[in-house]
Amino acid sequence: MTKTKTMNEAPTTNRALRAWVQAIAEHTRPARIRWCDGSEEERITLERDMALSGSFIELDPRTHPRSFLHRSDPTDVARTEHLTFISTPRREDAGPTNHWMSREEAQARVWPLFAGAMKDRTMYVVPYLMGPAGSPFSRVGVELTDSPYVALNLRIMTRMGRAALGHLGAAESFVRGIHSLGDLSPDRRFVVHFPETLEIWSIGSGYGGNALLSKKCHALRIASAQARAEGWLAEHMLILGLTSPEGRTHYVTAAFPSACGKTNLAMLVPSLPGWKIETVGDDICWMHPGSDGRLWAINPENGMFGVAPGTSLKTNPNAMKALAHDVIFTNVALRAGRRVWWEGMSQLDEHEIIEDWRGAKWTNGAATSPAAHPNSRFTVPLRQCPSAAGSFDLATGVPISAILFGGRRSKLAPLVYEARSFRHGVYVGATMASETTAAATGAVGVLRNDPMAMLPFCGYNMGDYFAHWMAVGKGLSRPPKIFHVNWFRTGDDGRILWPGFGDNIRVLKWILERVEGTATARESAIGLLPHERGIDLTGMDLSKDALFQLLAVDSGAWLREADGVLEFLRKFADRLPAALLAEHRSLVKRLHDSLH
Ligand SMILES: Nc1nc2c(ncn2[C@@H]2O[C@H](COP(=O)(O)OP(=O)(O)OP(=O)(O)O)[C@@H](O)[C@H]2O)c(=O)[nH]1
Ligand SMILES: O=C([O-])CC(=O)C(=O)O
Ligand SMILES: [Mn+2]
Repeated sequence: MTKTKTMNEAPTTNRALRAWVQAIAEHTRPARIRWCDGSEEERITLERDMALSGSFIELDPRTHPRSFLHRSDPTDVARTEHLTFISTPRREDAGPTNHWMSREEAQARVWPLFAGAMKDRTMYVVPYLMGPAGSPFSRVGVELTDSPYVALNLRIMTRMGRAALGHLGAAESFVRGIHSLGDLSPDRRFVVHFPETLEIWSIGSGYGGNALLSKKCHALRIASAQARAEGWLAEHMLILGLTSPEGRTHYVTAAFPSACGKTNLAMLVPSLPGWKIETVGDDICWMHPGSDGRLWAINPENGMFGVAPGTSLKTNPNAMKALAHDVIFTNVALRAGRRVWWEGMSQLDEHEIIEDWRGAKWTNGAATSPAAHPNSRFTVPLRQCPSAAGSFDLATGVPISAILFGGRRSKLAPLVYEARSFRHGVYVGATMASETTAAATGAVGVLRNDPMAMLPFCGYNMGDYFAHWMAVGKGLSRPPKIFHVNWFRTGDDGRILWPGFGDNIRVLKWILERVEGTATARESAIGLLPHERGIDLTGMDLSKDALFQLLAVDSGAWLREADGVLEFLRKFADRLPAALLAEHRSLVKRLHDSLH
C-alpha cells in the first residue's frame, strides 16, 4: 500500500481534528491530503486542476470572469431521498418520515464502501464555519472529501478554511463529515447521519445536498437535532428584510420546499415603488429565542446554490447580477463562445446549436428534452447579490416579525392567509403540502405532505419536531405572526393565476401591515384573509375574477383535504402533540360551520 502524502502543513494544532483526519485517511487511503485554508492561491490551484482533468469547463472570461461549468454524472443530478438515512440508536427516534439505519448496519454496509475509496485521489480537509464569524450561534464542521468540486463549492457556500479553524480553536466538538465519490454508482450511494455523534457519511454522489455536507446534512439534519436539545430551530427558510416606503423594516422568514421559490423571494425586486428588500439568506435559517421574547435568525451559509432554470433578468434580476462573475455552474447548457444558457433565461434562435447539460448537441427547434437539467444550479457568494446587505454577517442575527409557510399548490391554498395564533401557525406549517420538483430524484408534480418544508431534512422524529415548535412558541413573549402563501394556484385553464416574482411584494406589503396592525383581515374557516382591496394592485393588470379565485376558500375541498391531513398526522401516533390535534379539530369544526 502506498503511503499518503500530506501536501501542506495542517493549519491547525487541534489534536482531535488531526487525529480524526489521520484515522479516516488510514481507512480511505488517499494518495494525498490537502488541508484547505480558503486562500486565493488554493482556489486558483483547485480550479486549474479541475480544468486540466476536464471536470471544469472554463467560461468566456469576458462574459463570465472566473466562472466554470461542471457536468455531473448523468445518474447523479439531484438529492436521493430514498438513499438518505438517519441513524439513531432507536428507530422510533428517527420517526416515520425518515429512513432509518442502525449503526451496526451502517458499519456493515456503508463503512466498507469507504475502504480504499480515495485511492489515487486527493483527500481535501475542508473546515467550514456555519454562521457569521464571532456569533455565539455559529458552528463548525469539517468535511473530508475526495471531490475538488465539493471543496470549491464549500469555499463559496460557507466561511471556509482559516475562519472556521479560528472559531474551532482546540475544541473537540465539531460536525465530522466524510464524503467520497466512491464509484458514483447509485447502487452504492448512501447519505447517513448520526445526530448523536455529529457524524455524516456520504458516498457515491457528487451532487448538491448529497455531497455539500454543510448544507442539508449539517445545517438542517444534524442541526435540527442539536436545536431541539438546545432550545432553538434549524429551518429550511429564507430570511429577508422588508422596508416600507416610510422606512420601517421588518425581517421575515419563509419555508418553501426545494425549488418552490425561496431564492427568488429572498431577493425580489419589488414592483411597488418605494419598497426595499434585503437578502439575509436564501435557503437555511437558524433561529434562537432572544432575551427580548422574539426569535432572532442567522443565515448559517455564505453563498447560494440556486436553481438555474427560470432565472432571468425579468424574473430575478438580482440573481442574474450576482452571476456576473465568480460562479460555478452545474449542469446548465453551453452556447458557442463558452457562455451558459438555461430554459427561461433568454430567447434562443430556433436553429442555434448549443450543448445540453450532458454535452450533446442541442437545438431549440428539434428539442425533445430541456437543454439545462431542470435541477441545474449556480453556486455564488451571497455578497455578490445586489440585495445582500451587511445584516447577513451580523453576529446577533435579525429579529423575526413574520414566518411564511408555502408550497406549490395548483389548487386549494389561497394566495395568502394568516394563522389565528402561533399555535395555529404551527398547525398550518405541519400540515402543509406541495407538489414535488426536480430538486430530488423521483416523480415531479406529485402532491405530498411536506411539513415546514422539512420532510427530507428533519434529523429526528417529526412528531417531536412539532412538539418542539410548540414549546419554542410558548417561550416567546413576542412571537412572529405566521402566514401561508401560494404563488402557484391555477385557474380553470390550468395557467398560474398570480404573476409572482416582483409582484409578491404586494403580498409582503399586506403581511407587513398585519404585523404592524394597520391592515384589516376577514375571518374564514382556515384563517385570516385580506379583503379584496387589502392586496395593493396598483399598476398591475390582474382581473377581478383572478383575484377572487386567488382568495377563494372552498370549505368542501378543505374538508376533503382535512381527511388526508388527519391520516398524515396519525402516522406520528403518541409523538404527535395534543395541541396539533386540537387545532385540527377546531379547523374541521370551523369548516363545517362555514357550510351552514
Ligand atoms: N410562477 C412562479 N414561479 C416561481 C416564483 N418564484 C420562483 N419560481 C420558480 O420556481 C423555481 C424554483 O425557485 P427557487 O427560488 O430557486 O426555489 P428554492 O425554494 O430556492 O429552491 P431550493 O434551492 O431547491 O431550495 C424557479 O424555476 C423559479 O423561476 C413565483 O413567484 N412564481
Ligand atoms: O440540497 C440541494 O441539493 C439543493 C437544495 O437547496 C434543496 O434541494 O433544497
Ligand atoms: Mn433548499
